[in-house]
Amino acid sequence: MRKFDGKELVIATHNRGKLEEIADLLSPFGVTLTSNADHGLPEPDETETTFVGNARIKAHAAAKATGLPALADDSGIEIDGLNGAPGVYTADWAETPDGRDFKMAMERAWRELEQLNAPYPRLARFCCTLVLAWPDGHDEVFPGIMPGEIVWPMRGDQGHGYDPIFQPHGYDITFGEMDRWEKNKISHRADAFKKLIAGCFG
Ligand SMILES: O=c1nc[nH]c2c1ncn2[C@H]1C[C@H](O)[C@@H](COP(=O)(O)OP(=O)(O)OP(=O)(O)O)O1
Ligand SMILES: [Mg+2]
Repeated sequence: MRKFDGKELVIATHNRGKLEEIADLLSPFGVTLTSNADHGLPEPDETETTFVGNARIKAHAAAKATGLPALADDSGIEIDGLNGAPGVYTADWAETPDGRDFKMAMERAWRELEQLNAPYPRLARFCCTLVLAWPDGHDEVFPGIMPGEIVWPMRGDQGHGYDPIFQPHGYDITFGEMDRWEKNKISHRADAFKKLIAGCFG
């Protein structure tokens, strides 16, 4: 396992919600974080069919373009009653000609569960795969998950993305109702970061 021993780490994301969570999760390590936007990098096409494949595309593109180590997060929600959809297409479900509409995406998820008369609890899991890549092409991969269920109606205005319909296992509030510190203790992203930190920041 290769350690991160630089001063600056590029967070290869265009998602502000993720970026804020990642900044909190890495705050104890005194690393200077920059993002794709700071380096003027475009959003690469996510053409793979797995979280790890897409995380690799994003991390290696940023590491190569900047000459710095880069960390990418590819994530999504797998809903059992929808055979694991939207999965790697979680962001795509929110795409509109005018940008992303997560309310529309959450309504679609619930509507499809209703149409299939899916049994309760409507189990799902958030998945996050982190890839830390270096400019020489080396990388390290760290997966994380948080199981829970899809609930309706949407609850909470914190967090981002699908947080208002995801109630993590063992809780009676959604990620959308949770404060950022609590979410960052238990989320799929937190799970992956624990492994990244143990492996590369230890
Ligand atoms: O904690 C989360 N809470 C709510 N929703 C979440 C979360 N984590 C991922 N998600 C959903 C929304 C996101 O749009 C999609 C990931 O898609 P994904 O391609 O990995 O991210 P993205 O396109 O938003 O940003 P980028 O690729 O630039 O990192 O899954
Ligand atoms: Mg993306």
